[in-house]
Parts: sequence; C-alpha cells; structure tokens
Amino acid sequence: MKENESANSVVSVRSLVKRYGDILALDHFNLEIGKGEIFGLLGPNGCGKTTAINCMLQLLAYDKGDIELFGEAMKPTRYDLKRRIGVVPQQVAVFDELTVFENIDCFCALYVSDKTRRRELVEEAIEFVGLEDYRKMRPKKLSGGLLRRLNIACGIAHKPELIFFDEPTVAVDPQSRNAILDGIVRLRDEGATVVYTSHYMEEVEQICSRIMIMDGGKILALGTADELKRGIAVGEKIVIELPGAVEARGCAAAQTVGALPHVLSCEFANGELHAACEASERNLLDVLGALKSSRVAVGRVYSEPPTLNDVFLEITGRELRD
Ligand SMILES: Nc1ncnc2c1ncn2[C@@H]1O[C@H](COP(=O)(O)OP(=O)(O)OP(=O)(O)O)[C@@H](O)[C@H]1O
Repeated sequence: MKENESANSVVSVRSLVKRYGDILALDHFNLEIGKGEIFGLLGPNGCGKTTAINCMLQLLAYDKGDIELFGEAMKPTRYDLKRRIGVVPQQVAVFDELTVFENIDCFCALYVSDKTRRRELVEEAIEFVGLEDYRKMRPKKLSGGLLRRLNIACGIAHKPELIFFDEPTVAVDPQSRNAILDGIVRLRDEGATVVYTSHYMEEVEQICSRIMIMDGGKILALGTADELKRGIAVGEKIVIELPGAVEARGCAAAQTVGALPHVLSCEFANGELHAACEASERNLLDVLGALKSSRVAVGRVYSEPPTLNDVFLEITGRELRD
C-alpha cells in the first residue's frame, strides 16, 4: 500500500516553513500531488504561492520541512530530479538578444546535449505553443501573449514530467490565455503532472483536477471545485433587478427576502437584490413569492451556483480578487 502510494506521488511537501525576516510566508505548508494531476494553487497576491514553488525547486532555502519529488528527497544538488522538472516562471525570463528558436534551444540545452535531438524537441515546442511564424524573431518584437507562449516553450521543450506554471496568464489577451490553458491540458494528457498557480478562480476551475486555496502561507481548503463549493453554506446566489425601486423600498424588500428560511443574507444595492441562499430547489419560487407580496416590480432574474470566490469569502471574509 505504502509502495503504491509513493509510486504515484510526484510532489510531497510536509510542514514547510519559510520566513523572510518577520514575514511568515509559509506556515507549516503541506502538499501531496499524484501523477497526472493538474493541481491548482489558488490564492490572492502574496499568499505564498511563488515561495512554495521556489522552495520545492530548491531555489529558496527554507526554515523547516521536508520536500520529496518523484518519491525522493529534493536537494539543491539533485540535478537528476531537476531535469525531470519544467518551470514556467511568473515573470517572462528570456534572452532579448536571442531569437525565439535560439531561446528555446538555450533552455533545452540545460538538459539535452545531443544537438539533433534538441532540434527536434525545440521544433516540437515551437509547434506546441504555435510560434511557427516567429522562429527567427527576437522577444522585443513579440506581443505580451506571444512572449508568454515563448516563456512556456522554454520551460517545456525538454519534456519534463512535472511542470510548474506560476501565474502564466497574467496580462495575457483572452485568445492567448485560452491557448495556454488548452496547452496545459494537452501536456497533462501526454502524461505530465502540472502545478498551476493563479489568483484567477475561473482558470483554476476550468483545468484543475484538485484545488488548494491558500492565504497567509496557510492552507484554507483542499478538494475538487465541487467539493470546495459543497463545503460552504451558500448553495445558490439569486440576483433580481428591481426597476424603479427607491432605496427604502428596495431595502424593505431585502429584509423580507432575508427572513425566508433558506436565505442566508440579502442586500439591496444599485437597483438589484442579492440573495445568498442555502441549496434548495424552492429558493427562486420563495424569493419571487416574497417580492410579490412586497408589491415591488421585478425585472431580470438571475440564479447562479457559488463560485470559488464565495468559498474564499466564506472562509476569510474577504474577496479573492484584489
Ligand atoms: N524576497 C522577499 N523578501 C521579503 N518578503 C518576501 C519576498 N518574497 C516574498 N515575500 C513576501 O512573502 C509573502 C508571500 O509572497 P509570494 O510571492 O510567495 O506570494 P504569491 O502568492 O506568489 O503572490 P504573487 O502572486 O503576488 O507573486 C508575501 O507577503 C510577500 O510580500
């Protein structure tokens, strides 16, 4: 049993503590990731995501804790383990004086010395990120989205088994963003294990098999997106436009709705009623019934399931977005 478990374990972090002077960036942080997962680390800016990755990569010394990658203790000199890892850093890190091809070749050469094999790998990486038309261009000529794709190609050309993506879609246009997310799923389908950090909950939800929500260097919640959402009290959010309702009338309607049995909270703001409800099939009927008896005119009605932001909000009292 134990052997099987370790055979499947790609990342195992136990009780990791990292301080920067007085700042406790990681507070007994634990992480277990199995082969073939796209694992999402979700949290607001400064929650410790990059620090956790850099400790795992042994780019940062840490105060306490154990890190195993591929079932083996990770140390700064474990180059055999490092060559099985790919990193796509948060900041684009490429050489301005080299072309797209030369940049990817340069990073790939850190792991692959055979030139013929490397040429194949670089071409595959170029095709993978869709930079075929830009082979000979230098980074300065590339748009932000294309630069990000180059950054990814540099991190994955040597076909790593474990890939860390640290907020790869920050300041990226929607088209490039979708191409990046599709690419990450393809890498997983080809056998890679992926650690994906972001503060964009939609992205994490779209591609990650499991998600860890963290804040202040601590784990707040862990599970699939559905498990995380089922773990909170809010099961449905209802928004109803109340056209023409003056403040006093809107607030009175919110009070009436807020008193319904399954409604956890209800507010009136900007001409809209926002009700957070427990999961119940009767929510919408009950809320509309209460509004009818309050004699307010009802406009458009929306009902939506909770988001990962609601999970974060319920645990911390703050919004995930900054
Ligand atoms: N070199 C450093 N010196 C001092 N404090 C640091 C340093 N690097 C990070 N920190 C602090 O440690 C905490 C965790 O930062 P970290 O960069 O790991 O967070 P993050 O979740 O990756 O955020 P972001 O998405 O903004 O990079 C923050 O409070 C940050 O200010």
